Formats: sequence, structure tokens, C-alpha cells
Amino acid sequence: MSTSKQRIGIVGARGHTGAELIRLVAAHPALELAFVSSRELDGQRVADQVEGFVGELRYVSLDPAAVAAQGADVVVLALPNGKAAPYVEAIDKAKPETLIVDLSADYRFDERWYYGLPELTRERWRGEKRISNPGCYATAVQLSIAPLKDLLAAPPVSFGVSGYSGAGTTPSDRNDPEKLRDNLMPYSLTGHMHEKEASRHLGVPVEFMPHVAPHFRGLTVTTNLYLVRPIKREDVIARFHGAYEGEKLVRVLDEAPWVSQIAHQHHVEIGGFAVSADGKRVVVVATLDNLLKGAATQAMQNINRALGVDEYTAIPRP
Ligand SMILES: NC(=O)C1=CN([C@@H]2O[C@H](COP(=O)(O)OP(=O)(O)OC[C@H]3O[C@@H](n4cnc5c(N)ncnc54)[C@H](OP(=O)(O)O)[C@@H]3O)[C@@H](O)[C@H]2O)C=CC1
Ligand SMILES: CC(=O)N[C@@H](CCC(=O)OP(=O)(O)O)C(=O)O
Repeated sequence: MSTSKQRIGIVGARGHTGAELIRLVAAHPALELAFVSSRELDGQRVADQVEGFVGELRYVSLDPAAVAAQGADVVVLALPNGKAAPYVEAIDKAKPETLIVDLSADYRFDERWYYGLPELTRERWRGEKRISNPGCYATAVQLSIAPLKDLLAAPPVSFGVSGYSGAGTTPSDRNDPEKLRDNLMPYSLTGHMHEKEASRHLGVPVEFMPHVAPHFRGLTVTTNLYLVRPIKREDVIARFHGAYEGEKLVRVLDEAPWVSQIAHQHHVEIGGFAVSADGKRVVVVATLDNLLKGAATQAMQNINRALGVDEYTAIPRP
């Protein structure tokens, strides 16, 4: 990497994940913000919208051709699902060597894109400049199952509860604080995108049941795993420690983690490890901040690796 800063643009910068990325980039020694795009906030100062941001940068409203014309070195797409393609096509034409990181689900099943869940897929990166960032629940589900994958007797079942920032800013029941008050809202109980995503990238079928809760950020996933042979609790814990040894953004705990402890944290916590009396059923609990390890922090890990700088540059450690 050259010593000059790389210019990065964020499309969908008004959103929850876009705002987190702005904060991470602002603290990054090798990146400078080239543009932040939002239709609704066009012309407004970023410092007035993103707490902690200092400077005169303003949002601009850029269509795909205008994004490509900026000639940024890195473009992050933080758009709702189904909106990325015109931006990718325009950049492919104008400056194909641009690093594109897409936060949506649009390329998670596309073989031409690297699926960037570093703790599980780091070795599979072959220099691709097209990186698909995993889903928030899918990250927690995969990290909870991977160390026991070879022992599964049946598809693991994951029960997920997310804060409502997971549902983005487009108004819906799932981000309506009134409808969520004193409530737990089940949705997409079979066939959720992250069920397909986790199954595809783990290489084993996974069943997933998501819910939204009244808190804003942070998710918890409780996974039930039936095993082909009995296992002792200490051996389960040893497998998780072995799998994530040296991982700076994974904390393996004895106790089941609480979602209230993970908001604004950049890592994932995995613990609980309850084992049934016959040793053939294990329950694992994982928590992460859906906007950070579930989105912006993971994107930053992927960007750092692609730029050739330390993977954890600008990411606060637990
Ligand atoms: N929230 C989360 O926990 C996670 C989200 N993701 C994924 O990241 C992406 C962004 O999520 P999130 O930040 O929550 O989303 P938000 O709904 O909060 O933000 C969406 C952004 O996209 C812009 N936008 C909306 N529609 C369009 C459009 N048709 N064309 C151009 N821009 C548009 C909006 O700005 P404006 O309207 O001003 O242009 C806004 O900046 C999504 O794909 C989501 O699935 C992934 C992991 C976790
Ligand atoms: C609470 C809530 O609605 N959460 C979102 C997941 C957020 C996420 O990771 O989204 P993508 O896979 O779309 O990128 C959902 O279930 O669709």
C-alpha cells in the first residue's frame, strides 16, 4: 500500500450502519472520506448528524454514475437489499479496480464475490476486490456452530433476538418503538435470508428463528446443537477456545453473555455451553452489536485486509 491515504466513499451514509462506518473511517490513519452519499441529507453537515464527527464534510446525493465518477479507491454500499447492482455496474465500467464492500445480502450467494467473515473465511480471500459483508445474525450463528460442525447429528436450531436498529430506517413494524413496547416480535420463522446464508457458508443446514425486541442495538442468538456422540462441557469450551485462539474480536466466556453488555462493542461474545445430562445436546449463546461486528466493524476488518494494513486498524478492542 502507498503511504498516501486511500479515498473511501459511503453510499447509504444516512443509515445506521453508514453512520457507524463514518465514525470508524474518521479514526482511520490510512483512509480519508471522499464522499458520503444520502438523498435525504443532501447538503447537510455530517457533524450535525453523526455524534463525534468533526469537520465540514457534507452529505451529497449521488446516483450510480456520479458515485463511479468520484473515482474513490474504496466504495462501501450500505443500501437496503436489492439496490447495489447499478452502483456495482457503474463502478465496474468506470474504475473496476475499486474495492467494493457491500453490506447488503445482494452478493452473499455470488461465487465471484468474497464472503468476508474473517474469523471463518480469512484463508479463502484471493485478492478479490468485491467483498460481500455477512449478515448480522448470520455472523453470530456461524461463529456459534463452526467449532462443533463435525459433530452435528441434526441441523442446529438458532433462536435470535435483535435490537430494532437491525431493521434499518425504512419504517416498518420491526423498527416501530410503539409496536415493540413490552413486546417481542417474531418474523420470518422459516426461510429467513440468514438461515440460507449461514447454511450456505457453513456447509451444513441451519434452522433460524428471528425476533425483534424493544432495545435499539445488539443481538443475541441461542443455538441448540444435537451431537452424534456425547461430549463433556470442558471439551466443548476447549473447542471454542481452540477455534478462536488469537481472534481479537471473539471472546469465549464461561457464562452465557448478555446482550445488554454488547452494545457499542466491536467484538462477539460466545458462552453458555450448557450440556445435557446425556452429553449429546449443547446450547451455545452468542451476542454482538448488529451495527458493529454485525456490519460496520466487520466491513472495516475486510477493508483493512484488502488494503494490506493490520486487520484491526481503527477498530477499538474489547
Ligand atoms: N442494520 C443492521 O443491523 C445491519 C444492516 N445490514 C445491511 O446493511 C445495509 C444498510 O443497513 P442500514 O444501515 O440498517 O439501513 P438504513 O435503512 O438505516 O439505511 C439505508 C441507507 O440507504 C439509503 N437508501 C435507501 N433507499 C435507497 C435507494 N433506493 N437508493 C439509494 N439509497 C437508498 C438511505 O439514505 P437516503 O434515503 O437518504 O438516500 C440510507 O442511507 C442493508 O442492506 C442491511 O440489510 C447488515 C448487517 C446489519
Ligand atoms: C431486526 C431485523 O429486521 N434484522 C434484519 C437483519 C439485518 C441484517 O443483517 O440484514 P441483511 O441480511 O439484510 O444485510 C432482518 O432480519 O432482515
